[in-house]
Amino acid sequence: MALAGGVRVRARALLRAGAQFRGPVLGRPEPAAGGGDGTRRFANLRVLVEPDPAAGVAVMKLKSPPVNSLSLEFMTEFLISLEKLENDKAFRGVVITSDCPGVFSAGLDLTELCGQNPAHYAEYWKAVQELWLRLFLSNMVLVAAINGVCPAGGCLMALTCDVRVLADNPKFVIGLKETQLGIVVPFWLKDNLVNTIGHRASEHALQLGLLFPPAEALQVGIVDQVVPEDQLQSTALSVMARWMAIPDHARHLTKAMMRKATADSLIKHRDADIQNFVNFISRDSIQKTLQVYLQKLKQKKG
Ligand SMILES: CCCCC/C=C\C/C=C\CCC/C=C/C(=O)SCCNC(=O)CCNC(=O)[C@H](O)C(C)(C)COP(=O)(O)OP(=O)(O)OC[C@H]1O[C@@H](n2cnc3c(N)ncnc32)[C@H](O)[C@@H]1OP(=O)(O)O
Repeated sequence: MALAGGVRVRARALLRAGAQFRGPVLGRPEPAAGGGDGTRRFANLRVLVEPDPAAGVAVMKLKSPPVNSLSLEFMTEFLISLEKLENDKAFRGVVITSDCPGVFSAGLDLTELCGQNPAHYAEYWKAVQELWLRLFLSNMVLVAAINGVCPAGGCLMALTCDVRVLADNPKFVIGLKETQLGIVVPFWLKDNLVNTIGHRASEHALQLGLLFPPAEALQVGIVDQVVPEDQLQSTALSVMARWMAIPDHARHLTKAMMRKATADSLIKHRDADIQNFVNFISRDSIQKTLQVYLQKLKQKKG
């Protein structure tokens, strides 16, 4: 699946601004530091990719501090890196994890949703849709190694993966807390959750805006495994090895068959979903709520 129009334009703009990228220009992997070991580590500003071509696996580390919020730049860079791996036959699986201590992702970047114009909100929401579609429909095996708090849009990313492994730390909660913020999750994210934990559990989780700590997350099935923090990466890689043992063609056709209807319902109603979001986020009352919420987040430290 290729990048959608708006995101592709932004991706091109990012690539044109090649000076922004630390390390190699994307598409031209460089040898890892120390070199000569056959690995092709590459990075853009906000995503670090550690490839292991011999295993057919890459680890993507989200590194957009402080909290890996889903800014337009972050989502664009993430999708460029993902596409690069998808286009390289050496890679069949990706582990997604965070490089920001204690936070997998704080979800939507609220500064993108505050005080901007409708065209910006439309571009932003299109990028969120694109992120979800690209991950949800990826041919590769995706394993989320969740090493931090994972609310809302962070949970959106994790839910697209084939497997979720969560580090056992009571602070590392995961879930869709949107109703607690006075917002409703989009239907396609609701469908993704229902496919994962079932209808009844989703009703509770979504209406109450539940954030599950590890034991409860495992019990409800929003994650597949909970492991000690120091075993997260090794567990994710061994889960990956099991999935990689299945012939790719059969596995990804099966994945597509399982996920097609859910993805299609967004693809068919994409523009209406964007319009809905723009109307919602542009309301004065929502803008005020957002400002107050952002202010509270900032004051937390003081
Ligand atoms: C309130 C209205 C919401 C409006 C959304 C509207 C429509 C959306 C409709 C449907 C979408 C559904 C799908 C997804 C929804 C979302 O993702 S909404 C975002 C939900 N996320 C959150 O509420 C998380 C908020 N953040 C936190 O709770 C904490 O930051 C933390 C992730 C637990 C980490 O805590 P800690 O390590 O203590 O870090 P700080 O709180 O000190 O934060 C550090 C700085 O980062 C800024 N920040 C935090 N989260 C965000 C964010 N999501 N977007 C932008 N910026 C964020 C925070 O303000 C700090 O900034 P300063 O260093 O003070 O400048």
